Amino acid sequence: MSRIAYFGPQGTFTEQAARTFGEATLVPVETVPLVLAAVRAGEVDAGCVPVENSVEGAVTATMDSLAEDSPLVAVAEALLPVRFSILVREGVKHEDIKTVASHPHALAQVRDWVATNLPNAVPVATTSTASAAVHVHDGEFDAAVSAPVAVLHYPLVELATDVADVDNAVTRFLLLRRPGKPPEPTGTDRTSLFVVIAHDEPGSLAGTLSELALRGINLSRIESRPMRGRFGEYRFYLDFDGHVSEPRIADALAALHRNSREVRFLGSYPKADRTLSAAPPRSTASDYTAALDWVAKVQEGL
Ligand SMILES: O=C(O)C(=O)C[C@]1(C(=O)O)C=C[C@@H](O)C=C1
Repeated sequence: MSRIAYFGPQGTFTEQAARTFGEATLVPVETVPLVLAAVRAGEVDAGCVPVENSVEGAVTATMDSLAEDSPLVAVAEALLPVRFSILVREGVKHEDIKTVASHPHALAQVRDWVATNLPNAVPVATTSTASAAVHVHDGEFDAAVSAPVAVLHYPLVELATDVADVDNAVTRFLLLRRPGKPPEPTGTDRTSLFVVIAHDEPGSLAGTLSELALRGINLSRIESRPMRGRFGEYRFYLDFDGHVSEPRIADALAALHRNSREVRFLGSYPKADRTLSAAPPRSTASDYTAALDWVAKVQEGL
């Protein structure tokens, strides 16, 4: 059976996401960079990590490891609705709570709830929502902001359930592997990459994005990350509809490669919500093939 490392310990949202990828032996790993290191080292077949949340945005540990360390590619994604349970030791009441622990993304999603309901509590960052539950069980902190399933793994009780400042919050997770042939196209796929623009000059980002627009490719996410060692320089993370096996996507990737300082392909994989953005007229696979056939004939003088 394949082995999937996930951002653990047991009882994280990421574990729930990993379970959606089918039968596998799940291996909890304490941080996102360590999950990805286990995949790179070949200790597991794949790794499941969060990549973005609809309230708090990018999971920067994931983005930066994907950009800077040896390449990995996404082969699947999962979307999970996010609502939290507040877990405490038996007998602990609202007024006893002086510290409330969780992953920074989770704390950010319940900031108003904590201010209203636990006004004397100081937020404390932990590596994950489930590790917060471990620390509460150990007596180190008073309350954990956890995934609802965490109460099944740790001997704690629910002070509150269904907690979220923003309704309909969603986190997106990626299943990452060492580079290999992408999964077969499904018709509703997403392609992800990082691009470093060649020159800092007017219109250079617009020029990069127009390579997608010109080919009728729907951009679904753009995020900039600093280049860390070089102040004022950025790499752009792009998500767009389509699969690298489609001629218009391959054509766009070739154009980006030609025009950019660096492109890192991060995978073509089925979209979790299966939504389809229709290719505009004259940009289907057969339109591209017919056009290339015509050019080949012109080159041959036929
Ligand atoms: O700590 C967890 O349970 C995670 O899976 C991480 C994570 C995240 O990184 O955003 C996942 C979903 C929630 O938005 C809060 C935390």
